[in-house]
Amino acid sequence: MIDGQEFGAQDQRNGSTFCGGRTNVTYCFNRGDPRKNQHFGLILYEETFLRFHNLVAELLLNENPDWSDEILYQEARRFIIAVLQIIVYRDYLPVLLGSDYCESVGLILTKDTKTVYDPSIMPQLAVEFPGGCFRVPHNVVPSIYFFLDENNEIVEQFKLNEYMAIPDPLIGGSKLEELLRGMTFLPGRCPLASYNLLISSRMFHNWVSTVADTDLLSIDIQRGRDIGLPPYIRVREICGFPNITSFCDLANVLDPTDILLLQKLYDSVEDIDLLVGALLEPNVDGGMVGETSRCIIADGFYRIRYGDRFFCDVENQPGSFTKEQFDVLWSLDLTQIFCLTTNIDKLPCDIFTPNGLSGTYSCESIKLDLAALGR
Ligand code: HEM
Repeated sequence: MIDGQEFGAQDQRNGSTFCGGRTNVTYCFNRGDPRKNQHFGLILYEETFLRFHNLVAELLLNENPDWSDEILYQEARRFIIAVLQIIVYRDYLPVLLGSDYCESVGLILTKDTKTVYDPSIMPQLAVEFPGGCFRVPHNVVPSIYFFLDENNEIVEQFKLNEYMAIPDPLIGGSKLEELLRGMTFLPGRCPLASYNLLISSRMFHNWVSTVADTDLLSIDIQRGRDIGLPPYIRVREICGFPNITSFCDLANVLDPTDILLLQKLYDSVEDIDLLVGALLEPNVDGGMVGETSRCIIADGFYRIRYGDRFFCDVENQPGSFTKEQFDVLWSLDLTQIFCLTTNIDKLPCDIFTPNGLSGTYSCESIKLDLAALGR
C-alpha cells in the first residue's frame, strides 16, 4: 500500500533494471517483466490488473472458502486470462484490424459461436509478429500524457520521454484516475508512417547520464535486421499478395512519393525493411494498420486462439468454463475493470474508441458477482 492505495511490490532502488540508474526517482515497481516501469500507460495497466487479480481472488475465496492459496491463485489467474482474451478478441482486434476482416478470417469472438480447438495449429508467433508488424502500433503512441480532473479539465501534462522509468507522478491522490481520464477521454495519435518525435528521437531522455537519448523507430528497424526478418516484399508474398520484383511494382501498394524516397534509400526493392514497408502502407478499411501488418498480426492472434485448448471459450476440455461462468466473463470489459480497480467515476463506454463518441459509462453501479464461480 502507498498512501492508502493498493500498489504492487516495489523494487530495491539500486537493484532495479529500469529505475535503478536514476537518482531522482522515489518509486520503482518490481514485476515479472523488465519493462515494468517503462512508461505511465504500462504502469497503469500493471497496477489495474494486479488490483483486479486481488479483487477476483478475494471474491473467489468468499465463494470457495476451502480453497488453498495455490488453487485460489491459479483460479484467479485463469479468470483474469479469460477476461483479457475476451477484451482483446472481442473489443480490441476489430478496432486494430477491422471488424469485417476479423469476421472473415475467424478472429471475431462472439458469445455463441465457440472456438474449436485445432491440435494441428502451433500456438506460436511468427518472428515477423513481435520483430516487425506488432511494432507498427508504436505509431499511435502519443508524445504527451494528459492528466484530467473530474470535469475532464487538463490539470497536468507530462512528456512521455521525460518520464520513462519514473513512476512518481502516478502515486498518491487521484493521479492514476487523472491519467486514466486523459488516456481514455482524449483522442490518441492517428496512425501515421512516423512515430511521435519524442520517442523517435529522444526516447528515455535523461535516463542514465552515460546513455544518450534513443530512437525507437531506428531500434525497431535495426531489431528486424538483428533477428534476420525477411524483407518487406517477401513477407507480402508469404501473405499471398502479388509478387513485387521492382520499385515500379510497388505503385499499387504505396504512395508514389514514398516509392521515390525508398528508391533513393535502398539499392534494391528486396532490401526494404519489413517495418518500413509496413508503416508506409495505407491503413486498411476500418482498421489501424496496413494490409501486411494485418496479415501477420491476424496470423499470430489466430494461432494463439485456435491452437490453445485452454482458450476462454473452448468447450469440453479440462477446466472449460460452464455457460454460467462464461456469462460472467463475457459481461466484463476494460471500462468495468478500470471502474472496479480505481476511484474513477465515469469512463467512455467503449474504451477502444477514445474520443467520447461511444457515450459515458457511470461506474457507480458496478459490482462484480462471482457466485457462478463457486464450486
Ligand atoms: C508509450 C508506449 C510505448 C513505448 C514507449 C514502447 C517502447 C518499446 C521499446 C523501448 C521496445 C523495445 C525495443 C527493442 O529494444 O527492440 C518495445 C518493444 C515492443 N513494443 Fe513497444 N512501446 C510502447 C507501446 C507499444 C504498443 C502500443 C505496442 C503494440 C500494440 C507495442 C508493441 C511492441 C512490441 C511487439 C515490441 C517487441 C517486443 C519483443 O520482441 O519482445 N509497444 N516497445
